[in-house]
Amino acid sequence: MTFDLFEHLEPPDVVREELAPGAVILRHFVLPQAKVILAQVATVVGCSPFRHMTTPGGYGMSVAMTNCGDYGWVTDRQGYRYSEADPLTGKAWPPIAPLLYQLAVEAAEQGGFSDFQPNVCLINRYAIGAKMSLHQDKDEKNFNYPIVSMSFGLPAVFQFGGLSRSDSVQKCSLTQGDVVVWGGVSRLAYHGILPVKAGHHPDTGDCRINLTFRQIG
Ligand SMILES: O=C(O)CCC(=O)C(=O)O
Ligand SMILES: [Fe+2]
Repeated sequence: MTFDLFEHLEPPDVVREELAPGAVILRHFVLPQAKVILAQVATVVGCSPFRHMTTPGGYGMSVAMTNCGDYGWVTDRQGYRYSEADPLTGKAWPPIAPLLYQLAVEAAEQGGFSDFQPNVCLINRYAIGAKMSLHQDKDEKNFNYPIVSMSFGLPAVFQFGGLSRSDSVQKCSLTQGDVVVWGGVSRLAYHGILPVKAGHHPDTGDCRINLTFRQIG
């Protein structure tokens, strides 16, 4: 049987794990499309390569990043922001492929958020040892829209906490095809990724790839 790439998996193939009000893990949601999505990431990277950005404080990030969409998330000594042009190429970011867009919209719907029209897809590449410290996604103008996050390649431990940095965190392993959706009262929840452990994945080699979709305004 051939799988229609534009169809999403339904339960029991997708397993829902409620993290908090407004926050859910949809296990395996994009597993059937993983290889195609990774090929689409490679196309984006051909136009807008992965790069290690610098935080406003002057630190190099361990995660390499690029974007597709109308805007891309960037950071440098001037601060965190969304930019219409890729500062590396001076050109617009590549577009979000229709398949990615539709899967992000459907994941948001499954998470309880309709009318999500993402215009940013931040692509994160974690080499072994790379991490993302606890943070809130708060550079968007409108917090009514959720964050939709897709994971591929090496597994990683996702930390999901509360609205204060000091709140306790849940730790969940994310593997290829898992999608996390958070919004509503959880939209500004602290979250992060622990250092990625050494390993090999047949589709990504020695790294983890994460895509986060946002609607910034
Ligand atoms: O890599 C992940 O799963 C999370 C990424 C993230 O939190 C972000 O890009 O803001
Ligand atoms: Fe984040």
